[in-house]
Amino acid sequence: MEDSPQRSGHPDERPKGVPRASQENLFDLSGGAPSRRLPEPPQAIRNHAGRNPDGRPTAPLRAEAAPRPEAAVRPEAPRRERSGGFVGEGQSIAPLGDALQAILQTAIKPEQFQTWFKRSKLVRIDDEAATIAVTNSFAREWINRYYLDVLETAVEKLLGQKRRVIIVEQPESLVDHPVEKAAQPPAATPDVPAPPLGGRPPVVPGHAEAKAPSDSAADSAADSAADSAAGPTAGPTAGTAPGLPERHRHASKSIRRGVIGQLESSSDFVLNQKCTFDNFVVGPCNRFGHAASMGAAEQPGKSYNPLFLHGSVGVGKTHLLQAFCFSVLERFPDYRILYLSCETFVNHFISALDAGDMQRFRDKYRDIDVLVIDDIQTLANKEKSQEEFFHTFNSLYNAGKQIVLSADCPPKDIPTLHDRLVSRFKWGMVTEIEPPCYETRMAIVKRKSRERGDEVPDEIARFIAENIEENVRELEGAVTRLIGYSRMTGAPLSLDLAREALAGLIEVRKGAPTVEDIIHQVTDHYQVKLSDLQSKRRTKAIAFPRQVAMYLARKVTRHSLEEIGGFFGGRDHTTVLYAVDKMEKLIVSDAVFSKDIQQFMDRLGNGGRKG
Ligand SMILES: Nc1ncnc2c1ncn2[C@@H]1O[C@H](COP(=O)(O)OP(=O)(O)OP(=O)(O)O)[C@@H](O)[C@H]1O
Repeated sequence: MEDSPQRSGHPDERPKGVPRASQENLFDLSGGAPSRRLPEPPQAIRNHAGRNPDGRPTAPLRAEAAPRPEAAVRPEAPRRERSGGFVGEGQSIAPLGDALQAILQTAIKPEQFQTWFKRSKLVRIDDEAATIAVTNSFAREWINRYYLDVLETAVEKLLGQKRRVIIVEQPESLVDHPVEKAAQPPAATPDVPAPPLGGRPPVVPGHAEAKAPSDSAADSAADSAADSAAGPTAGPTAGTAPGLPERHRHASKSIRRGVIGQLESSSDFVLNQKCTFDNFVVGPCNRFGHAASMGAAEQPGKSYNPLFLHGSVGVGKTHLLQAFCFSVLERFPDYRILYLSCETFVNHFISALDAGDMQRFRDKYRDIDVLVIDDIQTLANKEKSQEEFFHTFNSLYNAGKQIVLSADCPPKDIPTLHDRLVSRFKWGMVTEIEPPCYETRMAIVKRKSRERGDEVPDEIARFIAENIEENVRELEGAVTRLIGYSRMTGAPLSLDLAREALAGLIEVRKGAPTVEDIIHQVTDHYQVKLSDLQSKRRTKAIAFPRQVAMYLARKVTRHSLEEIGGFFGGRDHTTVLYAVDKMEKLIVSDAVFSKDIQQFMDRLGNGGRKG
């Protein structure tokens, strides 16, 4: 059989549903709860998150490795407090976290502490190092660069001995203790760069019980056994509120939002409360996907069934899947939603085959109201899994249950996908989420910066939107980085600051002229203002430079006709086409104009702003 469980390396690269490091190993610097005790991992097993403690990606984990979150600990190490079950029962690292936090507060400015350390956590101390988890890669890089000394000094003060300090990245959801904080309202304005750069929405780390099934077929079998022994309301686990049934622990984020329902406990995602329909910026690129997802949530199993969303990386598919789940749970709190990555489905299937327990597998997948599967293209080349999914699909569909799928391509392009599945996927609604157009990107940048408490001015939004074109995750990352940079340096948000802060991110486009560069050249040459070019005025003195700018934008940037029209007062694509056509004719007939254009091109080719 060619199907095999898949493994991941770097957490940002891992397929959806493959859990990051277990939350149970994280302790709040401000005093989190201790984790439960875990078995000592084998020496060779690396961090569950797919990273070594220094942040380097690990080698892929093997299914039989039964991975546990922490790196190996020397048996002879003294019983100093550590996280992840390496401390004695009942011991907690939290007081050390408190103390370290207090020391740091005296060592740096309050705003620095607020920005970089308030949401970090001391997760481990051993003989060699103190490990601190931060919520995103930018914070990790920044702290490594500028605060390592401060931290080492603080740790030395704390322990009376020197220790190396290791900064690891754990997404915000993992750094939280969701149930402990369930009663707290979400912060109005996140004060730190919030989501991980290039990160995915929080994924449950196997959640309450470190739900390894999503991570490994081997653990899946163990989980199944645990499930059957404990039932759906298994007892509490450390790191979660005592007595809270697993289903509820799993749904803690939903509870926080006041949603009554929850995902099935065997789902491998936690709904990220930021991924709602309200928070989704709608534009021409995603309008259908958004509307269809809302429609499916209003009448599950009726309007758009199955709903198949496809699109490239980071365009918002998962966001819509999660928004769909939220919306269904709000309307139908009793609905049972199973939300998984396709990889988890495959892993569960393999493990059920191994265990000879297909009946249990089928019950699990068919006794639900809604099935949501991310990255269904993972079924490619997996004949047996496809067959099983075909039966699962039929069973749910015939029972009028809603099925929502996402993929990186349309059904017909999924390699080796059986025709019968392709045709079924097309029964309902297949819709593409396209990369965001310029206006949508602008709106996303504005929205994301507002969400982070610092709405960026238009010129910066324009700069970001012009330079990051395909991927909303990268747009988000840019906003996070810029705001973090501005808070850190205390410099106000400006275009120059944006160029500086985002230099690494948009390096590839360095030198490529932007519409901004073109506008600069054209307004300078023809002595007109940007507001003129964007105005409705049609006098020759304004219309001609506008047409030149449109022509240049068409020739030297990758913007679509619609986007170019948008830059110049919201004109439609036919106006741009007309301008391009007219300029091309003029270049042929008018040698002086042709020379002008050549000069523009040269200057733009030299970086646009020069000359
Ligand atoms: N239209 C949008 N409005 C607001 N946020 C968006 C939008 N599209 C995407 N995002 C945000 O961008 C990030 C990436 O989106 P998401 O994870 O949904 O992409 P994806 O298409 O599932 O990507 P991948 O295929 O890599 O998993 C998320 O934080 C999401 O909230």
